[in-house]
Amino acid sequence: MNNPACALTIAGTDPSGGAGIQADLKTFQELQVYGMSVITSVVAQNTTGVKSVHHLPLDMLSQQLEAVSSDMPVHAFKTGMIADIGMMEIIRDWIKEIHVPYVMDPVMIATSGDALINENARDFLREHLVPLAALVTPNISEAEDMVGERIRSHEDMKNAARKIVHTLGAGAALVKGGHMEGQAVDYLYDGEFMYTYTSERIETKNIHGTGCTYSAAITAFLSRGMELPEAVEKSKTFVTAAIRHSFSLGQGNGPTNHWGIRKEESIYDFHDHS
Ligand SMILES: Nc1ncnc2c1ncn2[C@@H]1O[C@H](COP(=O)(O)OP(=O)(O)O)[C@@H](O)[C@H]1O
Ligand SMILES: Cc1ncc(COP(=O)(O)O)c(N)n1
Repeated sequence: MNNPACALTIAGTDPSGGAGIQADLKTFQELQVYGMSVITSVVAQNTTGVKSVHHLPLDMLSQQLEAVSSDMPVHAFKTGMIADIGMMEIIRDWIKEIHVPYVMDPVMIATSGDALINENARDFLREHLVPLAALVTPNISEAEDMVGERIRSHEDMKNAARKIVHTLGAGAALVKGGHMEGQAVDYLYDGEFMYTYTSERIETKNIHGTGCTYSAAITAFLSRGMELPEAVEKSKTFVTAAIRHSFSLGQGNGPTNHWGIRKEESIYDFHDHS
């Protein structure tokens, strides 16, 4: 068998298995790329919310990054929860040495409403990490935070995507409409074209980990060499199925189903791209 595409996630943990590193690795596995992970923070959380957070010492973060990249190929990587400026500086310096697609999920607040990033780290993220990203994937409130404007309409979403690219310097922006009314519409802007991805809205409270799963799927497809618009299209199909077949596990917002897509075979033509 040929060596697989290799994808890395740099993120926080979720011991209940729905979000964070755990969601990312499940997604990589489901999409048949070799998954690797560097942990930023250990988070005691479940479907009802975050109980406590332990940030790993900075030299432990550096050593994990070094252990992976001194030994393994990385064909694409994503970042999720990066809680503070110290961690961001280390990750920024590491990114500057590695020239493969970088997908940033600018994780700020969990579905439960708990903050996952220090207030003062948001500016650093915007100024120093966004310009290094091939793609940034904010939800509505994260996009509002990034561009400093309220988002009330689809036109506002598209304008925010343009601003994240032209003003903040990202390669592309995917503004996600999961928290808007009506159909679940996401806009991808790559500096030239505006792409629209639409799915029906699924009536469920089980949306723990949707953003993590979506950005991990995009990273997986990019690691296989797929172009960005197609990687997002396939990932949208993947995350929609994961929400449609999500589990009512736990007492809060249940997790998405990482193999839900197997019930809706269409996505598996991705095998042709490897
Ligand atoms: N109830 C839903 N039905 C269908 N798609 C949804 C639903 N909620 C979110 N999505 C989709 O899931 C993905 C994650 O979006 P969103 O929920 O906005 O991000 P986050 O998880 O970061 O808050 C997007 O493609 C969004 O359109
Ligand atoms: C460690 C970690 N990272 C990210 C999220 C966001 O999850 P969601 O995708 O539900 O917004 C989370 N709850 N925990």
